[in-house]
Amino acid sequence: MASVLGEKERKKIVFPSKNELSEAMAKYTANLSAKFCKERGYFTLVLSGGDLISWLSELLKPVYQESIEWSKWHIFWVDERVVPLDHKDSNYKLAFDGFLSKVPIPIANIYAIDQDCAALGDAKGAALLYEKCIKRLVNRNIIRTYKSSGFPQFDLQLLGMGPDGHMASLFPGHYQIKEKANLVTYITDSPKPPPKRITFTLPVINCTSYNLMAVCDEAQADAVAKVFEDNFDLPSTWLTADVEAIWFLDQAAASKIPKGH
Ligand SMILES: O=C(O)C(O)[C@@H](O)[C@H](O)[C@H](O)COP(=O)(O)O
Repeated sequence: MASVLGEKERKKIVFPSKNELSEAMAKYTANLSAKFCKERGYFTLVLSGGDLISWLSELLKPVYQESIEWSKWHIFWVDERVVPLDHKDSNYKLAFDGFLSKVPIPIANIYAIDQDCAALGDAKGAALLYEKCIKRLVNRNIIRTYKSSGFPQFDLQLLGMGPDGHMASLFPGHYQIKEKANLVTYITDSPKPPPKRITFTLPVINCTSYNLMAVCDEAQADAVAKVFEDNFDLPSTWLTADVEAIWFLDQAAASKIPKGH
């Protein structure tokens, strides 16, 4: 695929089913955890909401439970819905109930959005405080910085895409995709409910060392095809990474990618 992404070409692997995809996602995550824990004593992992949290349950298998250095993991969210943390729409709750509560990651290493802003539905305040939290962890060298830019650089980010091509809470036709100065921004009229959300900005998303976009099902097939045709109207088309941006697709999601892409 020759594209304007140049060297930062997107890669893809198509799996026969969700099962194979989640097994591969677990392996990919465990390998990077081993690499970064060895190199720097920390593994910074960024989660999104949606289906991928259920695919992460593969990591609950004994082989990973026993080998992963969970105490070195630090967990962040690429986007979060601004609802109380115990609300059914909370990405924190989704990940905590389905995955985080079942592995020995220290609770202090799990960085949810500010509880008070979440309870009050204060999206602007939540974005400001999440940005402060990220900067604090950069100062403590838990999060690395990207080359000379000073932008935070996470080790691995796990993303999903909606049928409209959104990633994180960067939606087509909304200005947040163009934000370059802030690390974290907010939206109060998200087309996908709930309306109030915070999200990392594109520069932060793309500074990540490894970005894994996991997409399953036919509902996303048109959007996946547009991404691989380099249609930059879709926020997900902009996804790159410092080292590797890789798309994990099941056959249904990949079914409309034109031949040769
Ligand atoms: O909180 C959210 O809504 C998201 O983080 C969002 O960007 C999600 O990852 C995609 O919409 C894919 O969601 P599904 O996996 O449920 O299709």
